[in-house]
Amino acid sequence: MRVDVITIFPDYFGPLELSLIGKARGAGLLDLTVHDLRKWTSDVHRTVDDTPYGGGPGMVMRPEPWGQALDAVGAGTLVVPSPVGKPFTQADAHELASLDHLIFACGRYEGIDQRVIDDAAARLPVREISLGDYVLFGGEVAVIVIMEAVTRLLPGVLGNADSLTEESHAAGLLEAPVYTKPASWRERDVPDILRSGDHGRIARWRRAQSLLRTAARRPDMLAAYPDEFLDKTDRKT
Ligand SMILES: COc1cccc(COC(=O)c2cn[nH]c2)c1
Repeated sequence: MRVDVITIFPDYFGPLELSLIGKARGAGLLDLTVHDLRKWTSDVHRTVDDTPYGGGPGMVMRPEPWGQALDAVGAGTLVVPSPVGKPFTQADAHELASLDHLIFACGRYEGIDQRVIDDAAARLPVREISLGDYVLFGGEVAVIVIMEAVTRLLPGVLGNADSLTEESHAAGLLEAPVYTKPASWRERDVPDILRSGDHGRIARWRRAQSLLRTAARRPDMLAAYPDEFLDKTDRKT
């Protein structure tokens, strides 16, 4: 997978070397290039923003540098983290992981001139993605989050592929609690069932824990849970 990131803070992406993403790059699974948006400015001050038409607080990112930057990185799916985007889900992560070329645009200030998005959408798939109902200073940290969610899904990146199927949001339920040694810690014991070796019962216990946890913390997920996995009596409306 080829990934281009366009930002006015390229140094934000140094840490990507350290994490799994560094390994993915080393394994040739990911070809990441970070571009400084100011490379496409032409004034002595390398200006990337200006005051908003229609008034209002803050500044807006100018279209010219973005237009040239997006022309330069070629054809790919443009991903713009934004407070006005579509909520990001694990399904979206899987979709992005299946693509050949991702282009991440890191917005700052009050946003990017809308014409940049509209112009790009005339020749590229564009996805405005929200990570949640809050506002960040800019898209850089959101890109790091999306990159991690996507990269770990690339074949060969995660050692244990099974963890992809077991994890939360994969099966539509939250994951059951996990335990490791020691069996007793600060007077708290690991549930006996997990040490029974009875893998059928363990699987049922984990399923029950997942359903209880999801019902308690994420009833929205349970409401979306396919009927086929619950018999009619289970669904208390
Ligand atoms: C595109 O223009 C802007 C402007 C300002 C900040 C950002 C970064 O995204 C977020 O703040 C965000 C993403 N999900 N939830 C919040 C983008």
